[in-house]
Amino acid sequence: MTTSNRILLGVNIDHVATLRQARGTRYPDPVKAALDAEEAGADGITVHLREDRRHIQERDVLVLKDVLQTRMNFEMGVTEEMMAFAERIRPAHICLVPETRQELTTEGGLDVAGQEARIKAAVDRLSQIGSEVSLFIDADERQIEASRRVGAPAIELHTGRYADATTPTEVVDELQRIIDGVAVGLREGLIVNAGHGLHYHNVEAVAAIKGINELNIGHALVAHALFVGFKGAVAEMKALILAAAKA
Ligand SMILES: CC(=O)[C@@H](O)[C@H](O)COP(=O)(O)O
Ligand SMILES: NCC(=O)COP(=O)(O)O
Repeated sequence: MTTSNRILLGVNIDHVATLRQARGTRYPDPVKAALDAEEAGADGITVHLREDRRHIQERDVLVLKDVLQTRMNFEMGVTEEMMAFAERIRPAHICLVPETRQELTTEGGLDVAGQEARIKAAVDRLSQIGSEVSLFIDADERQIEASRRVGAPAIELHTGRYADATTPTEVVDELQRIIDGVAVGLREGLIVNAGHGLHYHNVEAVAAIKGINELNIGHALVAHALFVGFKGAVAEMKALILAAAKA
């Protein structure tokens, strides 16, 4: 079981691309954001190539693959199109996520328990290209145990419900759900990451959970970068999570 207080920051640059796609321009370039994030202390860069291409494009992933100094965490839906693309680019990390076209953002985690054979086939296939596969799931014991059974070495616990909690009781309950999920993940021998909706005002309690390997954060960083610049936004977040993890 890992209980070290070392914690990594994966910077998700999807929403730099959202701004670009809003006008169909060449700017702002998520590749530039990724390089700035690395200079500011990001331990990895996360991109989600959605089926509807609402933000990140194939071009972004291909360029990033060549220029990143750290490592890419490639988020993808479990579709044949994405499987083939992942086999082409062979990212260091792949995170399988649920995806629907109508959603505003990723709602809930992947139902691994409900489709073990399908997810196992995807994990097996992507492991063969040398990628470390993680599954983006709710902090639910049933889903975590299923993730171990399908052979994924890692999970990413969806922190959206915690981030969206509005009452103090709800915040405490959702945080406890994540704490319990981390414990179950470690018990099952998995690498445990977390992310979605994390922000400067809510990240410390999650970063303080012993045993979390990495936090993936995007939307809040891009929003804050408008006012302090991308490097500043990443550096501020990195300092917050390192301090919380050490406390
Ligand atoms: C899987 C996940 O939590 C992130 O990739 C998130 O999906 C960011 O992108 P969207 O806002 O498009 O959902
Ligand atoms: N997997 C979560 C992620 O990459 C970032 O999500 P968000 O911070 O943009 O909500």
